[in-house]
Amino acid sequence: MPETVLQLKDANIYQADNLVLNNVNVELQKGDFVYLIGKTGSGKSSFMKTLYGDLELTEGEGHIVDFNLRGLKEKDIPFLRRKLGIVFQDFKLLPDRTINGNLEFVLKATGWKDKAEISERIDAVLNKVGMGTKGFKFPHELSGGEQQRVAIARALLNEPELILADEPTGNLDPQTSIEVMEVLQDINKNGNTILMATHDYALLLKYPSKTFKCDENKVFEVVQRKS
Ligand SMILES: Nc1ncnc2c1ncn2[C@@H]1O[C@H](COP(=O)(O)OP(=O)(O)OP(=O)(O)O)[C@@H](O)[C@H]1O
Repeated sequence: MPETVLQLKDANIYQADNLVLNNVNVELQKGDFVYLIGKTGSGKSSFMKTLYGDLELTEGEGHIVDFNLRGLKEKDIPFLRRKLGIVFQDFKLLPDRTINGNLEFVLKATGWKDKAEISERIDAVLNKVGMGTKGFKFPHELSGGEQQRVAIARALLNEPELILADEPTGNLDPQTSIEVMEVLQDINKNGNTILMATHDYALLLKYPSKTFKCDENKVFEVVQRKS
């Protein structure tokens, strides 16, 4: 039976007093790979921020994993984020520690204590993104594509029910974007659910999947024509 991991119903998304997206109806099922596209300023980031509790949902309904976005309390946000894996355009790795150190930091912050289990989990996620031999490096010693793979590994640490990727290839050249996209496709094939905001239409053509578009304050599904 399909399992709903995200459902927005008649949701209105605001930035300050500005209505950015009006009457949003979107649903994602476990195992989906869904794109969110739209021009700069069309509201993709606002949409994503609402999903991880950075923007409050004040109108309409919103359920993500097993959290109700309406009335989400400040104290619930860390628990929501533990069920999500979030990947940003600018990687957001801590510059002062190695890749292993970055991943260990997240695990310890989310309650992991056993050294052997921590080390095993770090190896497992780095291997999933093809970075198994790079754990001793510092972020600045890696290319942009490698840093983004590490960021994806970090998102996988706590076996998230949904991965939110906001322009994950936005800082990468076309070839590296494809390499990172291959990693996202692989982890989706292994059962991870992914929502990816992007304005890279070349990726959509190469890896077609269900697509929602933000335009003129609306979000609607677009159907790609087969050429
Ligand atoms: N903190 C803020 N306060 C007020 N308005 C904001 C804020 N952040 C974004 N906006 C406005 O909300 C609208 C949507 O912005 P948003 O960042 O969601 O778009 P986007 O589609 O993600 O664009 P980009 O691709 O450039 O990141 C824009 O008009 C933007 O100016």
